Amino acid sequence: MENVQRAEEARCLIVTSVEAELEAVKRGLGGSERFHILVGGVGQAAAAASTAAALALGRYERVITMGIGGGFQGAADIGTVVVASEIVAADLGAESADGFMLIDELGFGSARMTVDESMSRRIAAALTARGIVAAYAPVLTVSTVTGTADTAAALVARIPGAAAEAMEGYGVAAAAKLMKVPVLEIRGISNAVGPRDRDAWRIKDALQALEAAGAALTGVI
Ligand SMILES: O=C(O)c1cccc(C(=O)CC[C@H]2O[C@@H](n3cnc4c(=O)[nH]cnc43)[C@H](O)[C@@H]2O)c1
Repeated sequence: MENVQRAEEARCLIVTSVEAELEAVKRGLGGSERFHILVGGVGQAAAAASTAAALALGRYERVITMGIGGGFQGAADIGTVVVASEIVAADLGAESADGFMLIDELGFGSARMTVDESMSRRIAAALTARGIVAAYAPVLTVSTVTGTADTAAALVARIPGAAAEAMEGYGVAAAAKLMKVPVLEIRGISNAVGPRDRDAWRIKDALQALEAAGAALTGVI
């Protein structure tokens, strides 16, 4: 009952994939009741289902998918933040002898989801004002964590300007679109996108960046 009341009062729904991300964002929000945070699970399907259920049960002005993510070389370093300028389902499509085709080319809708641009820009600016390096650039949604330099290069060639990849954004955005609620995506960077090296992931740094993003949100939402 307490949770339902809080959801009704909150203006903004935040969806993370795991508990550690939720805790980091919560620390940053500092107890603000304008936000309702839930753990939606890893991957697009879990994130979409959780988001759709929450949006069906409560009234929200916007939804933000937040968590750690991989940063593309030269675009987003570990410990920095990427605020999505668009959310792109980068591996949703078909392979062909001539290369990869996004679903746009297949005629099944679009792999690109529009974000709440003015709010996203304001959040990136608020982070910069707090001394946090924050890029405003496309964030890719993938079903498989990139593990080779070749795949990283292919993704950047497919979506020029991409700064980060993660696994939930497009799912959350699909649910938000269905419910006609604006969406945003914010990622604290934990690792470089490229050859798999799990020992090199700096989750603590990424969670700190996420906490800073949570704090920045309270100033603009
Ligand atoms: O082990 C931990 O302590 C821990 C704490 C927080 C989060 C995690 C996760 O593994 C979260 C999984 C989540 O991470 C996103 N992610 C991070 N890096 C990448 C990447 O390079 N490519 C794709 N996804 C990435 C993703 O959204 C997962 O849901 C562990």
